[in-house]
Amino acid sequence: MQVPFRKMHGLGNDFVVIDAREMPVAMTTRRAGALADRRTGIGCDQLIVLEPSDVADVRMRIFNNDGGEVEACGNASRAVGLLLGGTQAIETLGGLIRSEVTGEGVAVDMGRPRFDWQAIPLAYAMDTLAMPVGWEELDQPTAVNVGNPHAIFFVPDADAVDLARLGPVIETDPLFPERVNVNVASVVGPDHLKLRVWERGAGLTRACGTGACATAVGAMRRRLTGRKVRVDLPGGPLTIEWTADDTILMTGPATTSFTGVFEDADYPA
Ligand SMILES: N[C@H](CCC[C@H](N)C(=O)O)C(=O)O
Repeated sequence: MQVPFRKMHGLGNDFVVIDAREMPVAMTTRRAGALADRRTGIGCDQLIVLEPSDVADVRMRIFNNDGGEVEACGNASRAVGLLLGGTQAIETLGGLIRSEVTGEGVAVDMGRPRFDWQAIPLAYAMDTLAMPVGWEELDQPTAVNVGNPHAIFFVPDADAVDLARLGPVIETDPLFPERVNVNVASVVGPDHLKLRVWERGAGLTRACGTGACATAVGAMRRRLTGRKVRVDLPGGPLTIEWTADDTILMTGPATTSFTGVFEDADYPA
């Protein structure tokens, strides 16, 4: 069976989007990993499958490059919001989010952040505002769950961190039973952050929407910034606001690169 897909990205964090609302497409770790492979598949950081939802306009399933299904993907939420247009309620494993196409791109209400150690999750009880742990020069992270788990390290110069080496070590540390997305951020000003991300299941990406949300909230909790910030990622900027009713509003671009089809028989489920 031929399966249509749309190749999209949010600031260079790229996706293969399959709209399976009319035509079910079985998705497994094996098939997702094969489709995401940048040499033998279509290639992407995350594979997105849209399905009917009983509780929202659409259900968005998110599979990392390694094939693992996860709870949230901020950049892909904007891509799906652009694809479907207008305002959408989107069901994810991490909860219900809402997108709206605006003049500035796509705004997504990513829901409420969680800070308790069991919500991150961590393997044992710990203060998540400044965790008493470290990996070489990266220490005292803050941890935030924005549907998915994030550890955030504030450093003098995010570009100076060897994230390709330290990222996978921290991602897979037993302190994080679900693994973790690793964020290194620098404070440029009271409304401006610089961020690089080693993503769980995907590695270094050009942008991470949930990472920008988690890092912004972490900075606000530590009183490093105000409640609305610009976050500069390698692929470009996002605007993040932690609103008065405790939800996180992310605004930024989403782009279609091309459309295509693949033969499902070429990618066994
Ligand atoms: N790697 C993330 C999922 C994708 C997040 C990122 N692409 C975003 O835009 O939020 C995780 O395993 O939780």
